Amino acid sequence: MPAPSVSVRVPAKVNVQLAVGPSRPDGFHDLANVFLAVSLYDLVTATEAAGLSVGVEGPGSEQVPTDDRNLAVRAARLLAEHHGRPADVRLDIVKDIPVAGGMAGGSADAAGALLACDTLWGTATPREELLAICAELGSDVPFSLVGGAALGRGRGERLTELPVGGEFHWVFALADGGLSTPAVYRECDRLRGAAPVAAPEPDPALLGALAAGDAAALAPTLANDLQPAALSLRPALAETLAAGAAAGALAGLVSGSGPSCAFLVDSAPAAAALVAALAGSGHCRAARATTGPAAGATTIDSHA
Ligand SMILES: C[C@](O)(CO)[C@H](O)COP(=O)(O)OP(=O)(O)OC[C@H]1O[C@@H](n2ccc(N)nc2=O)[C@H](O)[C@@H]1O
Ligand SMILES: Nc1ncnc2c1ncn2[C@@H]1O[C@H](COP(=O)(O)OP(=O)(O)OP(=O)(O)O)[C@@H](O)[C@H]1O
Repeated sequence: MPAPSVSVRVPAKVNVQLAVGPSRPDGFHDLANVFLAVSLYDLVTATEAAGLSVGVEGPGSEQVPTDDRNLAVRAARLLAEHHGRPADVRLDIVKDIPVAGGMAGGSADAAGALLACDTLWGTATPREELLAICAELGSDVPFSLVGGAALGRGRGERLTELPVGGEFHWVFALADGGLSTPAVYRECDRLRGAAPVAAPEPDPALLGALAAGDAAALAPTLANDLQPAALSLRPALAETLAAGAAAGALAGLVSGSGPSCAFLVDSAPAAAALVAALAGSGHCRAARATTGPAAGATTIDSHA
């Protein structure tokens, strides 16, 4: 008999709007963060074992730590502590979400590990408690669990679900090498200098376009306050954005802290055409077509 195991699929995200407020005393920034989950997934499998270990495979996996710095390992430990039980589990992560790509890959693995361990261990943690553990692990982790579309307030961890009136088509240009999220926030502060920074607020036109499922209306409202910082640290991203625009995207922006770039298009054929154009442009490592909203962390296989 194989050991009991549970597999969970977890989506990447794009920040359709990322409004960044001033730096807080705790080093974080208050946000109006409009998250959309997209159909690019990591797979996290939790298998019964003595002790805690992790294996990671897929593109960029050599950059992912396999010790206690791994967010999925930290998630399993926190859940075990929460229930006063040993963190006995083998975690296997298959990455498709780019590492340090601004698409919440590590956060996805943390949310996936929480759900997989909770099912494997039979701990049946109430949703609110799981979300609190997610928030302790990182600002993006609650959204990775929930998926769909949501407005994140505070540092992005306080979520309100958002209505979405249809499926949006997105193409991602994936970059070689990552960008450090804290470094991008620091660069944002540096570029802003001493100028006063407005309190971050969601854009009503953007929320309306999401609710209507209207890509043409959504396109001009896409906004990312971290984009100037990501471009400052990685100037070549301007060429990637220009290549997507020239190849017919409705709009494009840097995804979160970058360096992945996200392009909105109006149909699946348009997405396929843009993938082909970007892949041959020399301005990205790879291009991927996705749709959103995608479901949050979902158990796809359970032999617990
Ligand atoms: C850029 C985004 O991906 C947009 O969704 C997130 O804001 C980043 O979320 P994350 O990767 O889960 O970030 P965390 O692990 O919580 O924080 C990493 C670091 O990013 C910076 N950080 C993060 C979130 C936030 N609201 N303000 C910040 O300044 C801080 O320097 C923090 O120490
Ligand atoms: N399971 C994991 N998967 C990926 N990276 C991890 C993981 N655990 C820890 N890390 C570390 O976290 C860093 C950031 O990786 P991640 O893929 O989460 O970035 P990101 O997608 O840019 O994050 P975000 O969009 O939430 O800011 C990596 O450089 C890696 O060292």
